[in-house]
Amino acid sequence: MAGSSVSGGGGGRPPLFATEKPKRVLAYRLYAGTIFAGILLIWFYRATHIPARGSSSLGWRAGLGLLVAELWFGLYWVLTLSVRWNPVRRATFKDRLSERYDDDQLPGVDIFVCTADPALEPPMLVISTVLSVMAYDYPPEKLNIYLSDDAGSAVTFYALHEASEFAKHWIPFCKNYKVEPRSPAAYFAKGATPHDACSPQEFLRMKELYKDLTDRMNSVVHSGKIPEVPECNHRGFSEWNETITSGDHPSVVQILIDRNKRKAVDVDGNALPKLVYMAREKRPQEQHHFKAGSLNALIRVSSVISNSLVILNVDCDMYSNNSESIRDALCFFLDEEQGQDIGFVQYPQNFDNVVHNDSYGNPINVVNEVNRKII
Ligand SMILES: O=c1ccn([C@@H]2O[C@H](COP(=O)(O)OP(=O)(O)O[C@H]3O[C@H](CO)[C@@H](O)[C@H](O)[C@H]3O)[C@@H](O)[C@H]2O)c(=O)[nH]1
Ligand SMILES: [Mn+2]
Repeated sequence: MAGSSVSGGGGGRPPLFATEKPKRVLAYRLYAGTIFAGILLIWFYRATHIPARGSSSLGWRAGLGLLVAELWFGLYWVLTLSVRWNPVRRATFKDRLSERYDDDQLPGVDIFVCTADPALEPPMLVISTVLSVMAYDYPPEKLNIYLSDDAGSAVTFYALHEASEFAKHWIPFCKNYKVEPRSPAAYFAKGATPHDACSPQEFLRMKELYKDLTDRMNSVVHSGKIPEVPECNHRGFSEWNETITSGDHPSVVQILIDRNKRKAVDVDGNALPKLVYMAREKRPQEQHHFKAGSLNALIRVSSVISNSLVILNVDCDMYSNNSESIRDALCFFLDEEQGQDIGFVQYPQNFDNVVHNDSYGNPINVVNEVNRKII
């Protein structure tokens, strides 16, 4: 373990996580200090080079705009300097968690995925995120996945229904071959090759199933019509009629995978996580409070259906890129000494839906590789 560590634990047991000082604090301080010095120099330059009164009004306005931007950036840097100055790292001990808790002793986890607009957030992307969280390395009997669809879209419901079937193949594939990331869209987009012990035939079979699903979804998204095939006889589809719009619809709650039903197993015969579709009621005259409103409704609905101790929330465009995230979070929540003081664990976001050549620097590599590593 690097540097000095302030740890959790308790009752003579080793802690489930440690808070460590990273080794290269001086390098980080130098990095933070040079940027701060640069900011001071810019402010000094601005203070000593105020455009003369007589200069063009465009020059004045541009100068003022730059000054405001630089002041804001500088202020932001100063506010966040505190964490850069005294950086810490958190390390979890998932092996100790597994030693201390059998699968049936682990707490239930309710996972909330939010979506709001099938045009901006394509259903294929939404279900890839749902599949990534269904495939967490966690006992499926303890997992309950809720998709909140603020648009109340039949196409999104159809997509989730398709995902509930695809999951029967995808989850065992991920678990048997330790696939990462577990979002099929991200996995196949990265030009994945067969994993250890996964025969090329098995890999190609999965890829083919995924392609079939994508083709089916594309044609439904394109036509906007749900196919009239026996698979779509789920009673949930009867909730929709011509009067329903994204901004004006009644509430819909449908349990698509229910552990109490015998068919809720994957192709290997293992249990599947519970899967729930939810669209809260929306009316044009009533404020819906965006994502916060949907989380509120999710808490109410999940408290009746599964009421788990732990809640995990992801946006529909933020798939899970680490199948052990739940176990990581539990190391904080279940630590005997410090767990009681921890109510919230946040993971950093990584972006990979970037434009060609990443002109906008969206993957925020510096933040992830330098700043966040040490927070
Ligand atoms: O009426 C709404 C509007 C949005 N959302 C969902 O809220 C999430 C975030 O919305 P988005 O438009 O994608 O915002 P971003 O700027 O991409 O998200 C960042 O900023 C949001 C708040 O500003 C945070 O809630 C997000 O977690 C964070 O990733 C998405 O899953 C949406 O589907 C709803 O559920 N209902
Ligand atoms: Mn988003």
